[in-house]
Amino acid sequence: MRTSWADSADNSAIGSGNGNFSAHPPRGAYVPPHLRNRSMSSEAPAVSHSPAPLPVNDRGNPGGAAPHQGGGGYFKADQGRQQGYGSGYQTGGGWNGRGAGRDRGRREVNPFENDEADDKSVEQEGTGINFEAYDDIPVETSGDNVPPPVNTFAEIDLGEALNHNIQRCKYVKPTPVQRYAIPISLSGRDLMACAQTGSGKTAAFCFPVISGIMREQYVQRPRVARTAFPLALILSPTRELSCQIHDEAKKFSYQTGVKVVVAYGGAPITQQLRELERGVDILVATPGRLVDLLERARVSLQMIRYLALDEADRMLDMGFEPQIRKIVEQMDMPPPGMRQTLLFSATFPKEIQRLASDFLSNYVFLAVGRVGSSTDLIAQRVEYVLESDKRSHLMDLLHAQRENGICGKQGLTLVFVETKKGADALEHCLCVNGFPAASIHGDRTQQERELALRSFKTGNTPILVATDVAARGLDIPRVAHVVNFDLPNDIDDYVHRIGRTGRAGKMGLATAFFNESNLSLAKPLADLMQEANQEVPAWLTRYAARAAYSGGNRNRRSGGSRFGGRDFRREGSFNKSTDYYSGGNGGGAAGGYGNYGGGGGYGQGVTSAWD
Ligand SMILES: Nc1ncnc2c1ncn2[C@@H]1O[C@H](COP(=O)(O)OP(=O)(O)OP(=O)(O)O)[C@@H](O)[C@H]1O
Repeated sequence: MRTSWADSADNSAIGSGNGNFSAHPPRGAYVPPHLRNRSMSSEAPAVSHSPAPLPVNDRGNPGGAAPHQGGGGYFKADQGRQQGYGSGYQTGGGWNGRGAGRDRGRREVNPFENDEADDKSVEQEGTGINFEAYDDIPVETSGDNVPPPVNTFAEIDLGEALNHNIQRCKYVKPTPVQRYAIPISLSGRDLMACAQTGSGKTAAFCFPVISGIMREQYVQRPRVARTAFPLALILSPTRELSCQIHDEAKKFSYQTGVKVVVAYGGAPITQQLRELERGVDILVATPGRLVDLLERARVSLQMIRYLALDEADRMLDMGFEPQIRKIVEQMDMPPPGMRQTLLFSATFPKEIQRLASDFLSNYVFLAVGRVGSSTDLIAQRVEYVLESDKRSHLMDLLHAQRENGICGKQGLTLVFVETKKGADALEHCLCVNGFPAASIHGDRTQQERELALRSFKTGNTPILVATDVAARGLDIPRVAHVVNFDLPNDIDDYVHRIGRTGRAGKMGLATAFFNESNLSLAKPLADLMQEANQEVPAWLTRYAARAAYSGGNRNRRSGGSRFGGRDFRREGSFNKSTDYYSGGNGGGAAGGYGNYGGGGGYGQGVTSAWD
């Protein structure tokens, strides 16, 4: 039975290539059901590490493009580098003819259709990214032979179809993380990238993956009934974030022939299975649902060329690490060196970097700092509020906001609380007091979660009360105010929470309610605010001094830093003889960054229930 595009592809080359990664599984390794009772070596398809030439079939090349010629071929000739595949791209229908090869009869939905309507209906807040503010952004790269950054999308030959989609997204220039991360990824290197919230990391990992798959024409995939063989896997910690990445990736890959599918928990699996059967190149997933699909043998990872972990530090913390290890190390995914691995987050504690290095091979570490403090986009306020006064204080804020707006404009307000019960109670309290609010947390059904988010995004309920399930990654352009009703225990969680505002060049406001129960956060919070040139109240400085004196600060970011993380390899313990700091590759790396304090243990928030 022909069940998918992947299955329908000619598999004559299976096993005939260099298939050198897949000899036998290590002793005790998990063998997915569809591979049991088979000889691994005879079943393994030809997989070569990108950017080595990949198998092409004999159907010719409808786009007339020169096949990809190996490493270094991604830049245009005027970059003094080998001409890549540029002239061969065609828009519409896919340069590599992939679109015609599967999913026959299904018209590709135009993901930009709604954007045009939104442009007209939603008030445009600001002019988008203020790229001038990025000129003095601190950037550090470390690793061997780091490819240089680019200044424009035109310098990188991503392919015409993808370039067209970049224009449709109205991205005129790459953001700093994109300037560095895209050339590094296109050169085939593994990457650990740390860049501030809202700075365009999604595109930074999606563009090279999509472009790479466009280049890899006609990759032969095994023919195993009802098993999908994606070429790329993007994992994220929450269902909502996976959906958002899927939506973005669909836009970027429109009319490229690259097929993106999402799989996440809490939603009926049958629909997701049907999508997978229709063919998948890029699978965006939450870990729990992916493990389910792998155990049912409905997905195999043996063809994976690209693995991207968004919010990678969260994915490797104690809540998720076992699942991630199972997916990456104990199933049938090619090992590091045989796949390309891209890890992205706004924060990268050293102990997580150490864990993450198991998944990487000769990687580049990229740290893009916050923009110069005078142009920081998020105004941070901290107020001393007793537990018993929090509700009335919040309502006072909301009243004032209703009268005067936030920075003169009406926008959405996201309120973070610690517990699910607390979220329900606060939502109820706000609603009965005349403030239309919704809430989102892990005890809500997926349908309720999606409804709440939609109602918030459209402004029907301009207040969303949330637990940390909404802290990472969500890109909601009109969030003008983030209130930390309950502060988190971990300063990195604070960084991600406030990052829901002030995105992509827009201004935002973050207000935190602080009291005695937040003592451990006093010093890192005061440090963080100071670095961002925010006004630190004298009482907070006193609490910070007290916390430091009593040794109560177990937060990782105990030292100041304009980065959310710095390469742990630069701390003498890792390969002392190598100078990993390349510094001068045009990034304008500024001096004087404070030490990234190793600090105490990593926060133990168990979050695996998120997906
Ligand atoms: N080059 C660009 N030009 C203009 N806008 C961009 C560009 N790149 C990304 N954006 C927009 O910036 C916003 C933030 O991007 P994205 O969600 O990828 O940020 P992020 O770095 O992943 O944030 P977080 O750390 O919170 O997950 C999105 O609305 C995206 O469309």
